[in-house]
Amino acid sequence: RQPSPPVYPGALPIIGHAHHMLGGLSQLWQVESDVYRFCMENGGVTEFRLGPRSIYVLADLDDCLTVANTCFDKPYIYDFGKKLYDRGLVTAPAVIWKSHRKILNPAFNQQILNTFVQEYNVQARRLVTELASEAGKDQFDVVPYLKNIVLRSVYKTMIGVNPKDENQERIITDYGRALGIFYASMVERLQSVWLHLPVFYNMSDLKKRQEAVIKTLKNLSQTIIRIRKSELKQNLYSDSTKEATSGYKSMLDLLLDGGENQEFTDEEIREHLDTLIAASFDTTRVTLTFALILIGSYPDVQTRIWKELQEVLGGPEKDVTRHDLPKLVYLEAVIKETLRLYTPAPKIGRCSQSAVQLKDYTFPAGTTFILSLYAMNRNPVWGADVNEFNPERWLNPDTLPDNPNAFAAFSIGKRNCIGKHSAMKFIKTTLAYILRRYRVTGNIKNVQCQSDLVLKPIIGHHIGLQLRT
Ligand code: HEM
Repeated sequence: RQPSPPVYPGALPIIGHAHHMLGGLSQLWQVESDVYRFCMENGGVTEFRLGPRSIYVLADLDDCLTVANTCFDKPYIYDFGKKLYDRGLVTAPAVIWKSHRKILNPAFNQQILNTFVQEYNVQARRLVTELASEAGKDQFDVVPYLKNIVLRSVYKTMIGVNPKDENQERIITDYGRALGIFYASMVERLQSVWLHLPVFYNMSDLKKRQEAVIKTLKNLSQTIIRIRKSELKQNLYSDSTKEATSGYKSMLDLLLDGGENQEFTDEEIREHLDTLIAASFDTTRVTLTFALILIGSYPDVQTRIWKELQEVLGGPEKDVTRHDLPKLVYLEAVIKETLRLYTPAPKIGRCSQSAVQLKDYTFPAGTTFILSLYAMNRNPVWGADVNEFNPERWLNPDTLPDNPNAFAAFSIGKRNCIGKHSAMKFIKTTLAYILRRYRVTGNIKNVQCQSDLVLKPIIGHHIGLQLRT
């Protein structure tokens, strides 16, 4: 008999732990974080049961890396997004993912990402202007402001803009609204364990609602791809487009660039672009939210960032260039420490195609694993201050764990986040604008978390802004 990992307490006959999935999203996070704690305290592997299915939660750093680099398929839960994202990188089966990732990797090289920095400046400038109405007043919810800037930046750099279309802003807003509805419907299915089974899902009202919103999202992207393609055919990729995009080519244009020899079908391009927007939108936004609350809670950290911004950039109006970004070393440390403690995507799923040998257990083909990135980021290898916000640790290699996979916010192994460098550039640029213009206040001790597809503060956790003179 093979030894089996400990089962998380509270499993009931037939339904297993499914009853833990019910309730509000903050309750869901409490259970999720408790499973991670139990897992860390009990050898790093734990069984969690959803009805008849067993899911193995992993927190051990070596076991996580083994699974990350041997199991490239995603478990059934990712299929909930398949009707929209299908062969997009997040949901694609391993065999498709391998070839598509190879084609897409070059589109995320530093040279191309650097061309997006000007657009990040444009959006960040707009954000600090919008925030002016909140300065000097009571604390307020910054999330709606961040939602807009993240959506606009991601949409423009991924899909681009059509300078002839006066409805651009409306299209972006419509897309954001539909995406919000789609996210909520995915969470609804995740929590309603009986709807995991296609037989119940196919009869449900949720299916009808999801199909309607998927149609809206697909239509928006398909229309733009069609227009763009015909423009490119007629050589209409004009100076006015370049002007409107500050000279960069959107990811859509890069993917269409091959003309007749284009490597993906139009539908594959749509799936990739919709995936890129979904993968970046919420993760980037919550990172900015947590970073601002944390910076507002630690005045010494804020002073040090401000000094660095003065030294590297100077006054609040100066553009942040691609040459400035690597010099913002302390700001980068603050962002990484934010990602470590408040890991936006606290878990990822994998499924084994053949037997997997971990340190203490062997699992057969077809096993579902959940890798707790949250637990990895809080592993004891980070030191006695593992649960404290200490950006300084990133400034000295001696104060970082020897294991390079201990920092798992962007996932680990070959199927990690393709957008991590663009995310860092965007977040750095945006914070550089906000923190040069305003002094931020916040209180991380008041923040309670909730978990849907990402970890986020429960609505109502606010920051305050004072204009710097
Ligand atoms: C702070 C921001 C971000 C965080 C914390 C983050 C985190 C992650 C994580 C944990 C994964 C693994 C997901 C899984 O396997 O289920 C992932 C994958 C991915 N991310 Fe990000 N991400 C961020 C920003 C972005 C951005 C800006 C983009 C696009 C421009 C992006 C695109 C993707 C894609 C396409 C994948 C799938 C990669 C693959 O399977 O090959 N992400 N990200």
